[in-house]
Amino acid sequence: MHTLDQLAATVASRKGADPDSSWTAKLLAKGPEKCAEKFGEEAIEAIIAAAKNDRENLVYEAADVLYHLVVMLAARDVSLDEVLAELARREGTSGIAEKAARG
Ligand SMILES: N=c1c2ncn([C@@H]3O[C@H](COP(=O)(O)OP(=O)(O)OP(=O)(O)O)[C@@H](O)[C@H]3O)c2ncn1[C@@H]1O[C@H](COP(=O)(O)O)[C@@H](O)[C@H]1O
Repeated sequence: MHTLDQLAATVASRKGADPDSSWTAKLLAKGPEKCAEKFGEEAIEAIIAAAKNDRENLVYEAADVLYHLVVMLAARDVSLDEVLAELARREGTSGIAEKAARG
């Protein structure tokens, strides 16, 4: 199983789990808004690492971003598969062509 799929399955399994034994359960229990806020914080940390060209930290923060993205999606009952299907739909369409089609 792909690491991201495995992570999404683990995160889904944490819904309703004991917040004292699972960080994910603790985060989900705080609600979708808090999960979204946390994702934003982690994204900013990744942005700073990228802007500073801090390669090691960028890898670390990018992993945090992916984890918190999966948690934010789970908090709103959006599956990773739905997001991957949207990406697959876009495959082969250049962003330039897509933007031009939007007029
Ligand atoms: N990938 C992660 C993952 N990435 C980050 N984190 C946690 O997210 C938290 C980040 O929150 P904070 O930014 O507040 O913590 P911090 O970075 O120490 O704080 P600052 O100094 O940045 O303010 C940390 O406690 C990290 O341990 C994660 N917690 C869990 N996972 C995955 O989720 C699975 C299930 O985890 P549990 O739900 O805890 O069992 C794990 O097996 C992992 O695969």
